[in-house]
Parts: sequence; structure tokens; C-alpha cells
Amino acid sequence: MNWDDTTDATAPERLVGASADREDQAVEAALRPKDLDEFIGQEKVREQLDLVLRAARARGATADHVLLSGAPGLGKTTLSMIIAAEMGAPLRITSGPAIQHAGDLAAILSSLQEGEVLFLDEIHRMSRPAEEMLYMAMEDFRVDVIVGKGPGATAIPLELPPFTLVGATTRAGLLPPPLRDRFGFTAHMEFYGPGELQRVVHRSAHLLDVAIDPDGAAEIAGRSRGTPRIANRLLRRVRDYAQVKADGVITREVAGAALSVYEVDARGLDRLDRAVLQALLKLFAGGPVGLSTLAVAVGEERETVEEVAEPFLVREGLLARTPRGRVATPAAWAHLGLTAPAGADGGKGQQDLFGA
Ligand SMILES: Nc1ncnc2c1ncn2[C@@H]1O[C@H](COP(=O)(O)OP(=O)(O)OP(=O)(O)O)[C@@H](O)[C@H]1O
Ligand SMILES: [Mg+2]
Repeated sequence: MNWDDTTDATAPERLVGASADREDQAVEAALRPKDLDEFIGQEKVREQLDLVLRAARARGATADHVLLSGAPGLGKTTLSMIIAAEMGAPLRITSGPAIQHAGDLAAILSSLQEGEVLFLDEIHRMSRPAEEMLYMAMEDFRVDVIVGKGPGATAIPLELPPFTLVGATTRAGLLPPPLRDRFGFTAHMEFYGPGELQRVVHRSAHLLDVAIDPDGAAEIAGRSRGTPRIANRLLRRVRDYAQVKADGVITREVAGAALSVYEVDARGLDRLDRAVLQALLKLFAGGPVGLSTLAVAVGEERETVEEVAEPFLVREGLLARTPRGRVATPAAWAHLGLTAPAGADGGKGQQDLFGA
């Protein structure tokens, strides 16, 4: 089993992994909202972006550069496409890792049309020289193309047409401040609430021509870890189950039964997440226990436990990282239907550790 949660599109994904696998990529185009009205949730971002784009349109100008930050699968690529569509502008897509040399970036920039939207995914992974070229391009719509090497090298200035850069990053904190400051508008995407995810599921079911009732959509939403991409993926697995084992209609019972086959529980934890919690509770009485010990107990690499399982468990308030080790919260005992053993108090008396 590969628990990899990185953006390697060829890696077999776990069902609740947030990055896109091959199957996601094949269907995502069809499920992407095409304009701001269709885009569900993220009310603040939508309202602010709507203003930015409307004002630019009214002035007949090119929109300000936009930085989108947020976890995988929350809709950054989707929003970049919406920005281009709303501006009636062509869209060019590239990514930080694809731009290794400043020359790669110069080639892209110098071929942009006026008003074009350049989507630069994983912008935090661009090389340093390319980044510096980008500063000038964003601010002055100009690049210096270096011709030759050594003392004879000369910089030839090249004017660029006004364009809109849309940068996306899962790690806004990794962006150098001079780059961050050159964006006129920064949108931080949050995880989605259950009601919003329910609407995502409902909308996707409609597009995929799958019958679903509101409870069925709510059940899938509740297991989707706040992430539309996961909601859409779970929907596809539940659809299979409904076709084969039920009459094709997704109800709460059908969704629940389908996802228990795939070992995704009511809160969206999968087998690995539960194994970590179970070890912490059953073997170590709720902790504190060191990461390495916990990893050995579940038979996984340290990194897998730390990077794949823990972030969601921490976000859900089921596990805390403390200076003395990992600690289960009272919610963790409750979620696994276990009672804290006598002497342990399910983490309540361990509060001092949290603030330490
Ligand atoms: N607000 C939304 N409403 C409806 N569907 C959405 C929304 N946001 C995302 N989706 C769906 O979720 C899927 C993933 O979205 P997207 O590819 O835009 O995520 P991302 O933030 O670019 O992820 P990554 O960081 O992996 O590149 C898309 O198929 C899209 O249809
Ligand atoms: Mg993306």
C-alpha cells in the first residue's frame, strides 16, 4: 500500500488522499465549476475576487496579479480557470517545477498576449533566478534577457504586454516576501464546511447523472475531510457500489455501506489514521509517546505517520503534538468507542503539556 500524499500523479493514491491521482485528473475537467457563481463556498474569497475582476473589467484593464494559497484539492486550479473565463482572457498554465531556468520563464512571458492569464502552479518551487525575473515582470511588465556569458554578457530589456499572474501554492509561508508583496490580491482558501461539501457532492452527482438524496450527499460530505476533490472521489466509489449492490440510488445507508467497504469511517479517517489512533490509545494509554515508537507500533515509516496521518488527526482535534510526545485527546477515545483506562483521563489532565 502506498500512502504517499504528494502530488505525484502516477502514484496510487489512498482514497482520502488530497492530491490528484490519474482518475481524478480524468474526471476533474468535467466537474470543475466554470464561473464564480458555480463555485461553491469560500464566500469571502469569492466576494473579494468578484470585486477585483469586476473593477478591472469596468476599467477595461488587466486584472491585478492573484495569489491563491491553500491545501491540495480546495479549488486553486479551478479558480485560476474561472479568473480567465470571467475576464474573457486566454489562459496559459505552467508550474514552478517546470521552470528551472530563467530562460524558460522568459520564453513564456515573451509569448503572452495582452490580458492573458498566466497560471503558475506550485509557485514556491520555482528556481531562484526565475523568481527574480518574475519580480520585474510582475511589477514593470519587463524582463531583462541575458545574452552571452561572463564579462561579455549583456542584458537586453524586453517589454511585455500587461498580463495577470495567478500563482498557486500549498505553502504560502515558503514564498519570499518580495514575491508575495507583488500580488495585488491574495486569497487564502479554507477547508470546506459540511454544508458546502454536501452541495459539491450534489452538484457533481447531477453532472455525473447519478441519483442521490440529500442524506446520501451529507454522508459523503461528512467523510470528505473538508476537501472537494476527496468528496468527488468518494462519490465515484459510492456510485460504483450503488450500481452493483443497490438500485443505483445513493442514500445515507448506501453511502455508509459503500465507504465502510473502502474503510473510510464516518469522520473520514482511513485505515492508517485509525491504526495510529488505536496504537496510541490501546498500547500507550493515550500517550504521551514518541513519534518513532508510535511509527514502529503501526509498522509504518516515521515520515508516513508524521506527514500522512497526523496532519488530519491534529486538524480534527483527535491527536496533539506535544514536547513530550503524541497525546490522544478525549475526542479520540470517543471516536474509537473506547474508554480511557483508570488512571488515564483521556487527555484532560494533560492540558499542561499542550501549552508547554
Ligand atoms: N468551490 C468548489 N465548488 C465545486 N467544486 C470544487 C470547488 N473547489 C474545487 N472543486 C472540485 O475539486 C476538484 C479539485 O479542485 P482543484 O483541482 O481546483 O484543486 P487545487 O486546489 O488546484 O488542488 P492542487 O493543490 O492539488 O493543485 C475539482 O475537480 C473541482 O471540480
Ligand atoms: Mg491545482
